[in-house]
Amino acid sequence: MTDRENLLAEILKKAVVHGKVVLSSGMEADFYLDLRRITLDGVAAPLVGRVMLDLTADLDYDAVGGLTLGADPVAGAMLHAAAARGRTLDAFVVRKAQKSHGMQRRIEGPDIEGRRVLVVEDTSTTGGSPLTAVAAAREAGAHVVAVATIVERGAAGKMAEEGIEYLSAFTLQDLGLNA
Ligand SMILES: O=P(O)(O)OC[C@H]1O[C@H](OP(=O)(O)OP(=O)(O)O)[C@H](O)[C@@H]1O
Ligand SMILES: O=C(O)c1cc(=O)[nH]c(=O)[nH]1
Repeated sequence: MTDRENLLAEILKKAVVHGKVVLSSGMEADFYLDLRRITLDGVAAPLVGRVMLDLTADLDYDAVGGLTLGADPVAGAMLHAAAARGRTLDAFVVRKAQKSHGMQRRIEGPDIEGRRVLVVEDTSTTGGSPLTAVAAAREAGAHVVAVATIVERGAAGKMAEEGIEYLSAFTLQDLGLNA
């Protein structure tokens, strides 16, 4: 089986939770994708790194990150998968609010000013989270080449509207779930 096939099997086995839930946007849904159970899983996380690198192989970027918390382990997995392939890829974390002490930074990690960066997510419903990260990265002087998410569950239209290239490893159809 390929990494992508193995990752899909892991998501189906470990992350799909049926039942009424309130989402980040306040919308209600009949299922939840708890992708932290994937991105922080010892078997699945290495697959996330490789699958997301493969997904974005045609893009030119040298740093990856997104809005904490969902994006953080995705970026970390990609950094390590890249290192295993002999490629240097930095990661960054966009805070939900600027830190008020210490270095008082909104974006943590190596400086992204003037660099080509990829914004990532674990799953995207409205796209509000990655768009917040895109805005913060641009404000920090980075060039955002695209947004990439593990599972797309509704944000594609918004990304197209914003003129942002948007890639996903899986759609709800791949998971056998209806939108
Ligand atoms: O496309 P959106 O409408 O933005 O929804 C998806 C977001 O929701 C979840 O995070 P959540 O907001 O629950 O925050 P957390 O990462 O801090 O747990 C998920 O990790 C995405 O970041
Ligand atoms: O939209 C969300 O908040 C959301 C949906 C989902 O399936 N998983 C998740 O972590 N967040």
